[in-house]
Amino acid sequence: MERVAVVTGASSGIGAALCRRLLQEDAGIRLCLACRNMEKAVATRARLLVTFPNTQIFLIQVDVGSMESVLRAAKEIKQRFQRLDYLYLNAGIMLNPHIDCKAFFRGLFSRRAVHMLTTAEGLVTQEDRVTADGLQEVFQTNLFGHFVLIQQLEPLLSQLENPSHLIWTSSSNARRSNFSLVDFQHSQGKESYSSSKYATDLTSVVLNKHFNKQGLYSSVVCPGVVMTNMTYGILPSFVWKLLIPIMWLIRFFTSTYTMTPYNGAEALVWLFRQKLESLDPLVKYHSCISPWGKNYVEPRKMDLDEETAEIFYQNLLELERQVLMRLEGQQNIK
Ligand SMILES: NC(=O)C1=CN([C@@H]2O[C@H](COP(=O)(O)OP(=O)(O)OC[C@H]3O[C@@H](n4cnc5c(N)ncnc54)[C@H](OP(=O)(O)O)[C@@H]3O)[C@@H](O)[C@H]2O)C=CC1
Ligand SMILES: CC(C)=CCC[C@@H](C)[C@H]1CC[C@H]2C3=C(CC[C@]12C)[C@@]1(C)CCC(=O)[C@@H](C)[C@@H]1CC3
Repeated sequence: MERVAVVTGASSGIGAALCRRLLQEDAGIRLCLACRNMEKAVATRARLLVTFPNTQIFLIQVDVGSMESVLRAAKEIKQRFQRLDYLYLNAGIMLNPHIDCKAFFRGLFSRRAVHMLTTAEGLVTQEDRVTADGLQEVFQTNLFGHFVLIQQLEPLLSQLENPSHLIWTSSSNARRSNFSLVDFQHSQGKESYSSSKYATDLTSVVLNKHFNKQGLYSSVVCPGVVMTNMTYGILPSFVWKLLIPIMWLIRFFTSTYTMTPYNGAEALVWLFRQKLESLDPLVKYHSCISPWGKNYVEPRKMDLDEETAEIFYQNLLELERQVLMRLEGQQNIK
């Protein structure tokens, strides 16, 4: 029976490149693009079908920033597929990012210049807002919507005879100092993106602890710095184009300026090829590139502890319970 892979945020950037690369790896795979915008999803599928005319590409509409949409999509996936081998949790946002220019120039002439250019630590602040579900949008989109999707898909995912792999697109911008158990939605701070990605890393670790014995494995990836709609929201595309020669130079000092979505997807594709038992739940797999353009993957230990991960997991379960109850209440009134 053919393997099934679902990719969220598949309509652009790293997600779209990943889909193309998955079909190159295994043209027999049943690929499902889980996208918010169906017009973009149809266009992405059409582009893929030009290169892979005989493949099965399914579309599912999902807005991971909406509980109702996640529940509907999970139901549809369960109806359509009998197995789910790979679930790529890739959709993500950064809302109205601002670069701290002072910190940038100060950092550029310090010993931490390379670290700053690869992690953006202390460099980018963002805004956030509250969704119709009453949650912080960045937290809900980047983590919680995906968490609920996994919970809802558990019967498909936890099959001992047919193990599944969750693969999260995290970031090197994930920082312990930007995350707090007390305010895990990051409603008070200005680095909600970093907080949501740290929360992603914690979630992956704890899911491994609870579900490996049921045949469910989870890994996190950092695609590096990639030119996509997300980075075009930080600096306009013409500025990025002007920066290309500088970024080529930066590649001599750090391996994480992957720049293209194809290169950024390297670790996501590499995980597709790995034996589940060989993976380390405490590392993040980084897409890397040599100065000469050769792609490779580097595992790096994450800065987290399993106790915090467990407490956070209990908080997520409680939040899920509350949000589902509220939703049920609203539907009864209607
Ligand atoms: N670019 C980079 O340098 C890095 C990116 N990442 C991560 O990579 C992932 C992909 O981002 P990237 O390709 O760069 O950026 P893009 O903006 O190109 O892709 C993001 C994708 O997520 C989708 N998405 C956003 N919000 C939702 C939602 N509420 N429901 C469903 N889908 C949604 C978008 O859909 P739509 O088209 O409808 O907006 C889009 O397809 C993100 O998780 C990001 O955090 C991590 C490290 C570095
Ligand atoms: C490249 C040069 C010389 C200038 C660009 C400065 C910044 C715009 C740039 C430096 C580090 C970058 C970075 C990201 C965005 C753009 C920068 C801040 C990310 C935050 C993008 C999203 C991620 O998930 C991170 C892994 C990136 C970390 C580095």
